[in-house]
Amino acid sequence: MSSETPSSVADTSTAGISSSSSLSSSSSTAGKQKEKARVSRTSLILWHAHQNDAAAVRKLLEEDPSLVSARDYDKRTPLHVASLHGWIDVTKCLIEFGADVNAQDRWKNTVSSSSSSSSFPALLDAPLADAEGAKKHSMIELLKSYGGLSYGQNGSHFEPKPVPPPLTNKCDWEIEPSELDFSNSNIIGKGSFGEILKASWRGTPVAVKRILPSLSDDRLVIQDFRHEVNLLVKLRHPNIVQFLGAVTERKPLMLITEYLRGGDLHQYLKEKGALSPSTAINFALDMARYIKASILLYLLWGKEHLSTHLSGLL
Ligand SMILES: Nc1ncnc2c1ncn2[C@@H]1O[C@H](COP(=O)(O)OP(=O)(O)OP(=O)(O)O)[C@@H](O)[C@H]1O
Repeated sequence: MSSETPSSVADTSTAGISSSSSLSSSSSTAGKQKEKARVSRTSLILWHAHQNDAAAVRKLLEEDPSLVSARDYDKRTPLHVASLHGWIDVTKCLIEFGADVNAQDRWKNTVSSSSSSSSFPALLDAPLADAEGAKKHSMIELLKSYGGLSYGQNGSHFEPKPVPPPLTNKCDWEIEPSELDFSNSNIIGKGSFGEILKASWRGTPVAVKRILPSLSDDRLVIQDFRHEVNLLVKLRHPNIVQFLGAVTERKPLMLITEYLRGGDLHQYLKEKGALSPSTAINFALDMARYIKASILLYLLWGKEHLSTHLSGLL
């Protein structure tokens, strides 16, 4: 999540006011406004949880206790967010309001396993876990004291334990095209077979790689697209752009990932010029972690994953 206020949060006050005052609106308009307000409040509590703002989280929960079970597009709850960062006060507040310490996100991570910030908690040395080692440990203890289950129920956060790839069922990641909102979209990049657009999915900004209609029937393009989806569906790592889903059953074919506000490294270098040594080292470390993840993928799932995966970087 970025350190900027999410765009949907900026809508909150407007959505809140209009949904309560527009008595004369048609029921469908009122329904849409209600839905918008709900999405905004979900964003807001996730945002405050991310920002370690326990007071703001408490205020929201006092107004609407059901927000304790709010979910983002990855079905992550405020408690997932708070525990990932090690925010003890926010976590205690959420638990006080009845948060489920064993809630599973879309990737089947419980709150306690996500404290390790990866679905390969013990195999990958997650950067966040590195940076927040002490805090993570306190968080795990806290969640365990409230009945939080360790990864895989019988494993530990610290024991190497291979896990199967997440989201192997197509129904978990096939996206219904009508859920994608292109009303305020803009083109943010171009690839060999399509364009990349910023759009919105379930109230959140996403990047959509859309295969050009002229290439939609090209057998090799389709094969390449499916190959990319099959690979991305198996990846989850803090240093890899997060795959969210794909449209593979209708045309245009689309691949949806999290939207990166900072763009790619090439764009960054073009805008900012030479990097300071410390920034360069941090970027290099992130890439090294990504390569380490790739090697582990190779050990887990075979050669073709390593070659395709690394080709994106080299
Ligand atoms: N998730 C994202 N968030 C923000 N910008 C993105 C994202 N994905 C891609 N872009 C933008 O779109 C540009 C092209 O993206 P990318 O290189 O991934 O396309 P591609 O289709 O994979 O290209 P190719 O198939 O030719 O390798 C990037 O340089 C970046 O500026």
